[in-house]
Amino acid sequence: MPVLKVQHLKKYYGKEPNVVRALDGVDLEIQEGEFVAVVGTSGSGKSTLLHMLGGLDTPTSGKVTVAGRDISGMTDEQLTIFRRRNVGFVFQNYNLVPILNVYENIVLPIELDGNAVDQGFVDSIIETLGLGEKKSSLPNNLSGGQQQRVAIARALATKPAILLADEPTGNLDSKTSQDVLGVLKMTSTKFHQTMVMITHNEQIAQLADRVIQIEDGKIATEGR
Ligand SMILES: Nc1ncnc2c1ncn2[C@@H]1O[C@H](COP(=O)(O)OP(=O)(O)OP(=O)(O)O)[C@@H](O)[C@H]1O
Repeated sequence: MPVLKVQHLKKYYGKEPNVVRALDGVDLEIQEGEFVAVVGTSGSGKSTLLHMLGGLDTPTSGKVTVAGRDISGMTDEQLTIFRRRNVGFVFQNYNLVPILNVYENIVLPIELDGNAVDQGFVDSIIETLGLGEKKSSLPNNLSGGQQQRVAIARALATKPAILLADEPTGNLDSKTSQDVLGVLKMTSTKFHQTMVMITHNEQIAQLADRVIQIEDGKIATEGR
């Protein structure tokens, strides 16, 4: 069963005659555990698609179903709760809380939702991501690659239905980028975590189970 299903998805901005068709009829299914890369030129609609998949914005028309739930018609309040429980986000700029240490950052979303921390699982993520020695460090004392590992750990810790990453290596040098991409791929396999990632990095094509190319708000090609 697909964990994510997109049907006839459209997102238009503005009004005629200046309407921007950011997404113009996207159909897509992603299976549980799949690692999907989204590529395309600037302005093609990649971020808009990711925002729709994660309930950060609502479509003009069409349907997005995540883990069996149609999120297209949800209110902002419903979407906030939905996101917290079902979606992990990794962005280019890490978004860590500077006054919390690594461990506190990782478990923050679990605690915000009032849930008990699955200690064994969180420890396994921390070890897998090579953060064992850094648990008590503050984000400012970590390298960019380490900070992004913390952001990935935080996104994995809630066991989200989908993990969405928007240019996760955009701020990193090429060696660190490769390292972080390797970590994403490895955790996707180890934790059977469904991931959708926007990237300009061509090496990702070799790592991903599937590469989706967006052009002018439509899927242009799809390849495995
Ligand atoms: N809030 C908005 N209001 C108006 N137009 C928008 C808005 N957000 C995006 N757009 C437009 O929608 C189109 C798709 O934008 P989107 O950010 O999804 O592209 P992208 O492929 O992610 O680009 P990039 O690689 O540069 O980040 C662009 O023409 C953009 O200008």
